[in-house]
Amino acid sequence: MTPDLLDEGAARAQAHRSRVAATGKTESGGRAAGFRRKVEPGEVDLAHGRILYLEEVSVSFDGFKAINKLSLDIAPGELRCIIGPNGAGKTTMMDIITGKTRPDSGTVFFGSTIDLLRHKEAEIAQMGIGRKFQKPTVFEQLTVFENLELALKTAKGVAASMFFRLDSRDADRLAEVLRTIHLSESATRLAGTLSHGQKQWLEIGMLLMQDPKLLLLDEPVAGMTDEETARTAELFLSLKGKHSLMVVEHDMSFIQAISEKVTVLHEGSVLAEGTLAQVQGDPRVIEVYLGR
Ligand SMILES: Nc1ncnc2c1ncn2[C@@H]1O[C@H](COP(=O)(O)OP(=O)(O)OP(=O)(O)O)[C@@H](O)[C@H]1O
Repeated sequence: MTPDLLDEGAARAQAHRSRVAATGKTESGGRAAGFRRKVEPGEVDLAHGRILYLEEVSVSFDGFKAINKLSLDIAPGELRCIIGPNGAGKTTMMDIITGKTRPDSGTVFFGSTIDLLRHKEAEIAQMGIGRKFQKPTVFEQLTVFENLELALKTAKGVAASMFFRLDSRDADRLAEVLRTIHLSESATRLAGTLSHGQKQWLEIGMLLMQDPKLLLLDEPVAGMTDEETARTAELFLSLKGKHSLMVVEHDMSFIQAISEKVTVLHEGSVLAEGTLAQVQGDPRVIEVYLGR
């Protein structure tokens, strides 16, 4: 881990907090990012300023509506936090985006042109939607470096991975990801010997090796120490802009550190949206969290 990188992340976190405190406003990750740019085949079309778009999505399990006419969109480069009480539908929403669960009705688009409901889970991952589950699933018997190398091979597909040799571009990328996840000095350590927080960062690094456009992260700081949580906040702020992130978390201090726009889910729909302060002051949100 390099001190300058930590300083840079800490400075960015501080600047972000001051900006939100001063203006009380959220900011998108740059809605103009893809405007009027020619879209290459396989590229996500960001012309409408949205990387992810859900409209009126519903799914029932045995007659119970886990997701109920859910509509929301994420801008390119945005870091969106999703909160909501247990059973609000957060995991089910991620399952729908990643193709694990098919909704009964509604629309789910990646960019303006890719209808995710027409694609299988593996295809969606290949398109650039990476998902991190709550529990880290790194290969404990491999080193940190080997875990990242394996993720790169996987990203290149089965055929290419059979003849895979790390070229200088790949090596540069791997070194950059190691720096980003604060594990440069632990590259030769077995992943099994890392702390819980470091394993979480390594898994995020493995996703980054696949260069995802959108990252879905489920309770990334659960079980982390305060210091690890603070570093994870810096990490996420450094990823914002280059990637779009959707973060489901219950830890409000972590959300406070990273969030601009927060979406509150309740009974499968959006209950409120805004800055953390705005949604925390919303009587409907207070009722849902405290009123029962
Ligand atoms: N496969 C399933 N079969 C039946 N019910 C399900 C299924 N998946 C989810 N549910 C139900 O749908 C509702 C939403 O669950 P979900 O896990 O999406 O909520 P959540 O917001 O992620 O909750 P938590 O914060 O506890 O993780 C819950 O009532 C859950 O029991």
